[in-house]
Amino acid sequence: MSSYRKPHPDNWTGRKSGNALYLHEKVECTAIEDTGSHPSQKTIAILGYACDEGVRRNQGRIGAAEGPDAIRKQLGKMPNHLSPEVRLIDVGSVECPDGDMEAAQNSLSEKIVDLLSARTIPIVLGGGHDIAYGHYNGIKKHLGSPASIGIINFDAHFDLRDDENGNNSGTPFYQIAQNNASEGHPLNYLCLGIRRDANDSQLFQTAEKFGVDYVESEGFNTSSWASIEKILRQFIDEMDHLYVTIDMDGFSSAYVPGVSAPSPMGFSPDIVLKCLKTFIESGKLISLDIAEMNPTYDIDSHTAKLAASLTHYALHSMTGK
Ligand SMILES: N=CN[C@@H](CCC(=O)O)C(=O)O
Ligand SMILES: [Mn+2]
Ligand SMILES: [Mn+2]
Repeated sequence: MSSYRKPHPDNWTGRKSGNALYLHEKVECTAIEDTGSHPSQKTIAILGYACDEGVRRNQGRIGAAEGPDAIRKQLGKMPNHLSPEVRLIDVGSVECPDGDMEAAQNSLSEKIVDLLSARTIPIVLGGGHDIAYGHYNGIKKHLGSPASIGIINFDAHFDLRDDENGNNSGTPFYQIAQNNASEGHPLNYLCLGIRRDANDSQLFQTAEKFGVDYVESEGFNTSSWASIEKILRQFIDEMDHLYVTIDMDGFSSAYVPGVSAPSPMGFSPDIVLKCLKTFIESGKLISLDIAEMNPTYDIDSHTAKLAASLTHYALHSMTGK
């Protein structure tokens, strides 16, 4: 069984301006069932996926269940540059109290359907990368078909492990590929930042088999922008909708110590921002998540702050600021 925790105002504190200069003063804590539909207003909905059961099953270091609140706490202190007519709502978190990750993923997918039906733009904060399976299923259910959904994953890892031994944080894109294949659809999957020293040859073969597009870590930097941009544009052109998932462990651990599987040779924030800008400007981004933030291993909140900065960037640029 999974559970749903309503949003908590204690996660949203900071300097007080009395004039909505900070995001904690802008955000509305709203239970998901009270979200309503405000078609005339752009609304960004923050939802948590407070689950690290997939990480535990994948032999990783737990702690990511505390990720969503750690990110909220940093985000709330940041300046608000949103237009007054844009809404920012916190709709609480899906939890996984008894290790039933599948129930948490189902619950996440239902909440994504609700949020997309209410015409909000969801930003989901994790939690292990099993977030991607629930998140994608919600988008797919909302749209009615996986045909036109492109998945973009910023990650050191493919997360294409087969699920013979069960589902976990390393299997989400394999599960999606299997489901899509059984319905006669391909896996439309672009992975940015893949590390050769973090994915075995079987994973590269699986990527080959499913026709996955990927950019390896060595070439995932701003100096290689011309060739990266070409890959991005080709992928964007072939898709109607983009689902972006950012696994924090893809960043170099110099930026991001607070993850289960740190990447000393990982990528830098500047290339991720450049790519994100391209995806957002395409007008096709339907939903976004940030995965694998683990406060247990964070240092001076660097990881939570970077995750919050990415969220800050996304929510402003998706609403025209
Ligand atoms: N979601 C993370 N998946 C990685 C974890 C790698 C590790 O624990 O070192 C994977 O299974 O490949
Ligand atoms: Mn991952
Ligand atoms: Mn990863």
